[in-house]
Amino acid sequence: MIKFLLPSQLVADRPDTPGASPYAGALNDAFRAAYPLVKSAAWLSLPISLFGLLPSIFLLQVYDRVLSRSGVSTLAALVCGILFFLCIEFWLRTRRSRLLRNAGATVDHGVSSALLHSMLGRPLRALEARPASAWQLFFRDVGAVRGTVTGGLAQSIFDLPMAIFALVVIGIVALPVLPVVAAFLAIMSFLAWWWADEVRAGRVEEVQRGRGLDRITSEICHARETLKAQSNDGPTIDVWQQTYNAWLSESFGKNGQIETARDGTTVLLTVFSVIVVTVGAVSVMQQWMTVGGLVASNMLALKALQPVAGLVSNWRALATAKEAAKRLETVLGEPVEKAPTGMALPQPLGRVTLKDVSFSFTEDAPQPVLENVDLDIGPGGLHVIVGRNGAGKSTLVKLLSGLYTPTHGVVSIGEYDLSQFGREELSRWISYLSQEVYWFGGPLVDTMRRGAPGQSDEQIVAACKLSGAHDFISRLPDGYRTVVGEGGTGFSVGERRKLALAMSFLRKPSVLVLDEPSNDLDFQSERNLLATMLAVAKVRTVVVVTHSLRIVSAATAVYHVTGQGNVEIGSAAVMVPKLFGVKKPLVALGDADEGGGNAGVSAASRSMA
Ligand SMILES: Nc1ncnc2c1ncn2[C@@H]1O[C@H](COP(=O)(O)OP(=O)(O)OP(=O)(O)O)[C@@H](O)[C@H]1O
Repeated sequence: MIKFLLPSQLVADRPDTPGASPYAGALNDAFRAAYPLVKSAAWLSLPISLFGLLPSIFLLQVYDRVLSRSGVSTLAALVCGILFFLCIEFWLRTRRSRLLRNAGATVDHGVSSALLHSMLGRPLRALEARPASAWQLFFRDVGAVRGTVTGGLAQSIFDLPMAIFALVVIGIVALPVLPVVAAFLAIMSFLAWWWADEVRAGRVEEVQRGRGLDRITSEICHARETLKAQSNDGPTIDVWQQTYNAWLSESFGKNGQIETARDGTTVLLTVFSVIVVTVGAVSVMQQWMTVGGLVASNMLALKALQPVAGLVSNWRALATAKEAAKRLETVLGEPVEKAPTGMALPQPLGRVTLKDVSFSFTEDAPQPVLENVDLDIGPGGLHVIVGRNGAGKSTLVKLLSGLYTPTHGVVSIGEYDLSQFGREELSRWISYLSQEVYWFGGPLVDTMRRGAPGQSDEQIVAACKLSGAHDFISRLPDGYRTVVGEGGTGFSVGERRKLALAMSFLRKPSVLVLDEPSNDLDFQSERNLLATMLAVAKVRTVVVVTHSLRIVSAATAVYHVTGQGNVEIGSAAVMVPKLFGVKKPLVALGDADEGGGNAGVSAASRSMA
């Protein structure tokens, strides 16, 4: 029965489709893992339903045997008996609730974990296509699906056998009332089914509006500081208000229907009770049944109807869960990146080549961001990528980091085509530091270790010295154990960038790709960073996107992304005058200790070797 009512994505076995996402069947897998628990809970429901009949039988005995014969000792025995069975019923109910809770946790754990892996395992382009708030809502959907196994709906379904047992007992003790109860049961079942359809109609619209509201609320929360600083929250509040009003009117109408259904059920139950008592009273007067039979049948009739009434009030939760399951099935079925090859290949030297590479964000883009680009970068050296805003620099470095897949052509590291590797393997060889850095909250050193597991304290300190982070960390009262706030609050933007740089150094990749690393750095820090990059470039390939004349001047090679799809290549001596309008580069090539303020860079850079 529960399988019939639950979302089909949970209960229906999925055929293994070759090439499908490994997480496509996560809902069904999670439910299958939880099913033995659900089944045990269903079995427990049989004795619970039987025990549920005892109070009515107790009443029947009290009216027919105790009151008519003043049987005090019978009453005492009945009370003891009923208390004993109620204790057992209580124990069975707590056991059933625990089983259902565990089943819910199993479903939740299985689906949430698959969702997280699926989110982090998909290509960067796919991640960029969906906002963070949409992902948060998917995680909330998991809760709605879990609710079908643990919530009131499951309880109502499990209590359905009680309806049958109650009908049987009514047939025995109050036969004249049985047709009335059976008729009402049929009416209530029909109403439950009919309301289910009513509830479902228009739900999609309401849910979509609700999700739209959640999304805009989440964005406003993220942008709260910007809105405050710019003091332009008026128009934003207007947009939020409009979205809110649209959702409210939709939800108001839907809630109205649901409340009518619920109120109608309550009134119907009362009407039903009145009819049962009336029919019962007539039957007692005609001596077709006893007074005890009348009282007991009244109670039993409500027991028979309660699970069906419970289903009516839980349709909304079921409709929500079914839509949530549908959304989760779609998102979990979306493709993820390749699994690791599992081959322990020797670390390549750090030569990256692009062969006839083209890339467009969309199929119908008027012009590709990059078109038929050939590049040969490294091994070793400081390779600087320049170009105007929006020319395609970040796109280029994402391609050569394996984060984007070329629309056409091949990107390789050493002799290996990047497309054969999973992200986890590639990130050991090519470390990419993006323009915007997010720093996780918690003790500083723990976050660093999580990003580069197995690193010793000495290695962490060496990486921080290399990035320039050691200076400000060692001045903090708690040093490397300082607890950082969410997103890195407590540190300046420049300090966060230095921390992120340290993480990149810690991974000891063959190729270090840094997207505008000198953004937010002060003059001296930029000089120190340049010295560090030049030192690291002696043992690794360093690729840097920058607008800094100082860094471009020190480059082994300069790659100018023109914005017309092609890339011009030249030495700093040639490219600096051409691109920056100055006569010659600022510093001599290979001047690793330029600025002189970064003592220990050479020593620390050896730790990268
Ligand atoms: N996720 C995306 N979807 C669609 N178009 C994008 C996306 N990211 C970037 N673009 C577009 O691709 C082009 C290149 O963007 P890219 O980020 O590579 O530029 P950039 O040279 O790094 O610019 P900047 O110096 O401002 O960082 C731009 O026109 C940009 O609008």
